[in-house]
Amino acid sequence: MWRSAARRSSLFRRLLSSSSSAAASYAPPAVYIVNKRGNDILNDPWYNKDTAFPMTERDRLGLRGLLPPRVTCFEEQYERFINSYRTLENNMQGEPDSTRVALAKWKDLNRLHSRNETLYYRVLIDNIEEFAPIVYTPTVGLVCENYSGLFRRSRGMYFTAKDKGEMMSMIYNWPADKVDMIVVTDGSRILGLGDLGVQGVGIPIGKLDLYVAAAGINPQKVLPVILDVGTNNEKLLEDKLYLGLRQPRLEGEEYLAIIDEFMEAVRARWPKAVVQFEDFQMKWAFETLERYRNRFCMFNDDIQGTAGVALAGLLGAVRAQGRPLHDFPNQKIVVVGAGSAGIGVLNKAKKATLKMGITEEGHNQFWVLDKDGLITKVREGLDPAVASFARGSGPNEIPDLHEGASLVEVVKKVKPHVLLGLSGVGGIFNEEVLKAMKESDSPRPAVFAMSNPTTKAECTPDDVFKHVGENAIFASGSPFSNVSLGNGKTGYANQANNMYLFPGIGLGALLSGARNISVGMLEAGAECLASYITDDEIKKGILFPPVSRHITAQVGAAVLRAAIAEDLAEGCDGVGPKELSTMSELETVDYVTQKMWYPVYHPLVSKK
Ligand SMILES: NC(=O)C1=CN([C@@H]2O[C@H](COP(=O)(O)OP(=O)(O)OC[C@H]3O[C@@H](n4cnc5c(N)ncnc54)[C@H](O)[C@@H]3O)[C@@H](O)[C@H]2O)C=CC1
Ligand SMILES: CC(=O)C(=O)O
Ligand SMILES: [Mg+2]
Repeated sequence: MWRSAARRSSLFRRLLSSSSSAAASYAPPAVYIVNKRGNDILNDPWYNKDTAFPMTERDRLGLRGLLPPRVTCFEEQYERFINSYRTLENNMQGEPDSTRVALAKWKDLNRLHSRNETLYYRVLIDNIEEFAPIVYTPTVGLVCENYSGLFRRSRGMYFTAKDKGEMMSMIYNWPADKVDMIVVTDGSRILGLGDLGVQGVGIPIGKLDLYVAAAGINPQKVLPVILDVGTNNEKLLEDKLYLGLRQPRLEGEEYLAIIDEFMEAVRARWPKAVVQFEDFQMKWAFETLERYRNRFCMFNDDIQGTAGVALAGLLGAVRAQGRPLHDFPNQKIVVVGAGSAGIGVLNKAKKATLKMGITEEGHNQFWVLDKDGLITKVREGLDPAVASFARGSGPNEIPDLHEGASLVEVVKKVKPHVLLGLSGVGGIFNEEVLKAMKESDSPRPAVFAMSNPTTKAECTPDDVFKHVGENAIFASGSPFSNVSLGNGKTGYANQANNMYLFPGIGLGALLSGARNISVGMLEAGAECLASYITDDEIKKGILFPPVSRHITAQVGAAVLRAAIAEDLAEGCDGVGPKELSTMSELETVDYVTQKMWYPVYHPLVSKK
């Protein structure tokens, strides 16, 4: 119960500052009861311990003779994996095709995932900075692009347009009794790679790997889902290896009927599961969010998670200039990309401005471009979500900034403090654009190249520090290395990715047992992230922390507390809203940390 955890809060504080915090705080069940024996256990990645089964267990579980005789410990297995991984790396040194290297690494990790989940997740948790770029962006993009060829073993669930009317029973085919976290996509906008149909399933798998590693969600209780409603990607439809439905995407009511049925099936079997919508094309991203946000415990990561991370970065850019946060409404921000992510960010940033006392009519700090250039009020057929950011005419406007003005024109004339890309167009912040950013009105011009994967990043940190100057601030959606500026100085390549928020949003929502995920809960998470970095770090140009269980616990606790404050919490695992509401801030962080799953081998007892 949480009370004992709360009493140990000073211990937790100490543990939280060490890297093995979650290991020490997670209270594991004494044994796992298995309904299997022999090879069935070795073939089940959840129970498999490979050569670490002790002799007593080998006897009990019918494993004697099925494994090499020497029993090895977990640490030895861990070392064996890391050594073989390093050998793979060494063998591939000098390989000119970086795609081959990335896929070889992913395959190595994926094989471990399929064989022994305990070892896999420990390796992932301990080396999250090194392995996140493989299980997540950028390599996950490559995996999705090549998924049909790479397919070996199914992971997650596939609901298709052909399953209409069947989903309510299909959902019971999933073997786990309880599911806490679901990440679902329809594959229609996978990173910046477009419509990848059923191959998009790699994204829910990658996101849920981060849920396990960074939020301590039990991997037995996660479910990656792809809703295959067809694809409009001609290349895939013609690819004989393609594993999805060979039909154009469903549209309109037919499409929504599939999503509705899936959501109702989830509710029927796991009413308390949190559902994260991921990589839906813009029209369905906004529509499904509005359709379900008040009825289910769900959120859209691209719209809402990204917005919180970007706002934290934008506020960091204000602090980096030595200016107070209430100066934010005076920051000129050029956003390139008016899709689900770009509009999500703009809405959030505008809301922050309004909170600082600026009126709806008075906000004047955003210039938004899409594929047709600067968006102004003369543009016809504007999506209402975009319309409120369209530039008009009048005394507040910069003369000559016409409808459809090019990016370089806009940057030259606006001299923005921040240039933020969510366009999915690699290299669009070219030399000319970045040189124009050098004339920014900010002493610390900020460039956020947030599109994924790496090939779609709007620019690189090398280009930014070269063309904008050493004072620039840089962040990207996919990871880049820091840049050496000479004289011992470093240009920091921050990663501005929703991965800092979504694990904490999901965890906080889950542990609060929230009926739905409110704006207040999302704001609490984002504010927590924004205040996480110290002034000293910000001055150096560091905007975000490394992804870790520590930051997730803080964000999760903030989200949980907001759910309590808004009376949305119904509690979880026997800890009710009343009990949750009596926890102090620190106790909530302790509680969240204590609830995180951590990979260790448990004794197995066979019921068979
Ligand atoms: N760093 C992060 O955490 C996140 C990054 N993203 C990335 O953001 C990108 C966009 O995602 P969504 O908004 O969902 O896509 P989307 O397809 O909804 O929107 C793309 C937008 O970019 C615009 N665009 C296309 N070409 C352009 C050009 N040449 N110049 C200016 N604008 C152009 C389009 O008109 C559209 O408004 C993707 O690459 C995705 O990976 C998305 C979510 C989170
Ligand atoms: C990071 C992410 O969610 C995206 O690029 O879509
Ligand atoms: Mg996404």
